[in-house]
Amino acid sequence: MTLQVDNLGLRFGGTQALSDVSFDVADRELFAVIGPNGAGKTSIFNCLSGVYRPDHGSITLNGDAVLGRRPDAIAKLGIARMFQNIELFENLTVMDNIKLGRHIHLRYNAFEAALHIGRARRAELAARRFTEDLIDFLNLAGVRNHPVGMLPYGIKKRVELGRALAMEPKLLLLDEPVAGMNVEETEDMARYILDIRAELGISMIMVEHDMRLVMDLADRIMVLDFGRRISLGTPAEVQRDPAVIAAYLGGADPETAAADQAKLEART
Ligand SMILES: Nc1ncnc2c1ncn2[C@@H]1O[C@H](COP(=O)(O)OP(=O)(O)OP(=O)(O)O)[C@@H](O)[C@H]1O
Repeated sequence: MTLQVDNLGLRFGGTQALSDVSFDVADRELFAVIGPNGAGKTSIFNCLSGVYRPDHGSITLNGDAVLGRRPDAIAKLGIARMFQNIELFENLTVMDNIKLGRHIHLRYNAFEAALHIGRARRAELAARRFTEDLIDFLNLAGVRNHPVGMLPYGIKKRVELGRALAMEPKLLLLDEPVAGMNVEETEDMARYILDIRAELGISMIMVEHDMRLVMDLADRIMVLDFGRRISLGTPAEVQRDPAVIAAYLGGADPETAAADQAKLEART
């Protein structure tokens, strides 16, 4: 899997949400995107998943154009997104919620199902087996038949993760995966993220405000500020980049940030 993003530009009225942002994600890489509020992180995810159409630039997954496709076609191409807010069906069981993510791989419709009962049945059985494997992988066996609405937050997020994985993505987008979680739930989620990479071999892009998690898990980090890429490198490289320090110290005021950056550069 290779994701290549070149010169993305996106404008909303007077706001330049993204200015010529370029980056690539390698096979099995855990790539993080960070930046102050309003930096453009969500806009990147919305461009990758087909929710926003950038004004210019290109996105390719394994050489196939992502831009210009509808969100469902992008999911089929292999990009799945785990949303920040829980978007599960509260009355359905854990199993059924995860199976719903699988539907893009069931290549038959009701008419075909009537004509080719064998094929539809095989697809249904494969989906069930696949879902069972995912349930084991995420340690959800004990609650597989529970309605999702009754489960604690940390487990709901894990079901949400299961639903995204059920799409068998090549690239998984994690939108603030530990937002609102306590320490224990955060550690659990961190372990699953590492297992997804190690055991399933899936590449990931993570947007996250929890800096400790980002620094601990990410292979590389891209830092955005006011829609511009201000840094990209390993956690160690990004942490000591004066432009990053300035962006975080300077808050929302670009002039203060520039002055801070100049001071930091003068010192180093
Ligand atoms: N649909 C929209 N309409 C108008 N402006 C938008 C829209 N989406 C994003 N923006 C603007 O684009 C800029 C980047 O927003 P974005 O949500 O991508 O930032 P972010 O880094 O995800 O922020 P946060 O950390 O607060 O979630 C912001 O100034 C935001 O107000």
